[in-house]
Amino acid sequence: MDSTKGIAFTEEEEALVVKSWASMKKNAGELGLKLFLKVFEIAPTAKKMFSFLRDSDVPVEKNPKLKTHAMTVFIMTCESAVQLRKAGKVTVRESSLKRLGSTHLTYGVADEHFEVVRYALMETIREAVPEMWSPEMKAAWGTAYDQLVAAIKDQMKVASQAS
Ligand code: HEM
Repeated sequence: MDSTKGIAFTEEEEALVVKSWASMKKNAGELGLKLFLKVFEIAPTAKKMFSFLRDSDVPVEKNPKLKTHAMTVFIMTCESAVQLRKAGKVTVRESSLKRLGSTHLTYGVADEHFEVVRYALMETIREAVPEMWSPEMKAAWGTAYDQLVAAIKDQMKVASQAS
């Protein structure tokens, strides 16, 4: 299954993602946290999915594991943009993609969650680089995220059929 084949992602689109990421990178931890605080504001029940939030007395905004997940979302979306331009598809290592599929299936991540994170990601970037933000930049990050999520969802389907 591969719903991410043959996407035309231009050099300009890639450049928009890479340029804004270069400017956000130094604050990646803080921005990642902001991203997930937005997610939990919109969808408070999403907190329950994260085992390390459930089993911890540390306040959400101080949880290092949440920071790590949030940064991963950012970094992988940026990498997805680079790959889309080079290969026309998302090429996360097969084994990582498989694991991503089964983890997100196991923890009950649904379409709505991916939507909320998409919205919060756009808001976070818009607030982080207001001087660069444009409809084109939003579309470029949006495509990179959507294609990555499509690849994860394909693997979630594979994992659900295997169990
Ligand atoms: C582009 C989108 C996303 C990426 C790249 C991503 C990436 C990851 C990675 C790398 C892990 C670590 C485990 C593994 O490697 O399988 C993970 C775990 C997890 N992700 Fe995501 N994720 C994404 C979206 C989401 C969304 C939308 C949610 C729900 C709001 C979510 C919830 C979780 C949960 C609950 C875990 C397990 C955490 C635990 O150990 O308790 N993820 N994700």
